[in-house]
Amino acid sequence: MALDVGVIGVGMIGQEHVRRLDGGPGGSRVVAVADADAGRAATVAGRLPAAKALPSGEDVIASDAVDAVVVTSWGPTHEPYVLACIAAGKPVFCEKPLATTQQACRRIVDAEVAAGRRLVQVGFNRRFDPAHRALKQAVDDGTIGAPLLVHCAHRNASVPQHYTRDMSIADTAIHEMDQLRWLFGQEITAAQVFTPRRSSRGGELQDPLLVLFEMADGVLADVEVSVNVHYGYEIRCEVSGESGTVELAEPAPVRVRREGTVAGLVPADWRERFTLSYDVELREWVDTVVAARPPGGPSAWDGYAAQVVSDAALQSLHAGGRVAVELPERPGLYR
Ligand SMILES: NC(=O)c1ccc[n+]([C@@H]2O[C@H](COP(=O)([O-])OP(=O)(O)OC[C@H]3O[C@@H](n4cnc5c(N)ncnc54)[C@H](O)[C@@H]3O)[C@@H](O)[C@H]2O)c1
Ligand SMILES: O[C@H]1[C@H](O)[C@@H](O)[C@H](O)[C@@H](O)[C@H]1O
Repeated sequence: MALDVGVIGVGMIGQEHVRRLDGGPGGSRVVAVADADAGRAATVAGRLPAAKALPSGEDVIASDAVDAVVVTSWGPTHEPYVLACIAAGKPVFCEKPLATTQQACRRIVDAEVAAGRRLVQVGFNRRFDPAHRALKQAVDDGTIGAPLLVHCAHRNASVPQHYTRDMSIADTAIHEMDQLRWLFGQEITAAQVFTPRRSSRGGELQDPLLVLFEMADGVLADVEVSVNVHYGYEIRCEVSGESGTVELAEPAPVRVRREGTVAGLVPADWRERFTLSYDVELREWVDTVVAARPPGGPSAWDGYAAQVVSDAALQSLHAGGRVAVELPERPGLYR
């Protein structure tokens, strides 16, 4: 059975996902798109054999032609679209962040719990990246003994004009918040943001910044967030354990030794670094929707839990100090 998908927000990642979903291996096609920029929606629809550009995201969700929805508009616009999908009983894949405050994420969780079934998957794509999966496997199978410390770096070559100071936490470091919860199967219990000397390339941004996370079992994780490094896109993670360490390897497929130098390519951006993860993420999502199973990827609860941590880190960025994180009890739907 083909899955007919509607896509709301067809900017950078929206167009990436459209390319994968239209005629994808799982038997999906894109039948409707919408964007606040109507011209962009028309251009994207015009390139697809079965898609129409509709006036609004609400029209996409309400369309009888649409079986499932992908939300790839800006973070602050996610909540109403995801709530409307739940109300319409349509599966929805929502890019991270699920919403930009914990209250908004909680409203989504509550709506899904009231609906009594899982309809939402959140785009925390690292869970589908082969290197991150291998890292988790090594932690889970005890290769390095009990984990003690984690060192991460999240570096963007540059960020768009609309990127704000808070987005270093709420749009960028939120990946690590989900990654740490997933990697260790436990919650983050506190966050503290440190603000080093600012890069002259970062304008008004606090760039770089360092976040220290405390995990429930005492593991400490430090995360560097730099969003104007210019040399490329780089994601690092090393877990240090009682009997060894495990880290993500260099993503370059080859290394060249020549004239006294060693060189390998650094990915330009997230599209290049995480292309395989998006392939797997969307293929598995389509498969579960077609099979009418609950989504197997990050849930609305995961989106909410990461957002609670993000809010704590933002509080630390604004006011300084260590901020404790407390999650309410996880509803039965997500256990
Ligand atoms: N998982 C990842 O690795 C990853 C990578 C990139 C972006 N993202 C996330 O995807 C989302 C989009 O990011 P992007 O980089 O593609 O941004 P973008 O600015 O390139 O695209 C966003 C699009 O949404 C449209 N839009 C804005 N408000 C809208 C609304 N109310 N209704 C319909 N369309 C609207 C904009 O016109 C634009 O075309 C963000 O939440 C971002 O955090 C995730
Ligand atoms: O939306 C993007 C995306 O999530 C990337 O994976 C991340 O590296 C960027 O910092 C963020 O702005």
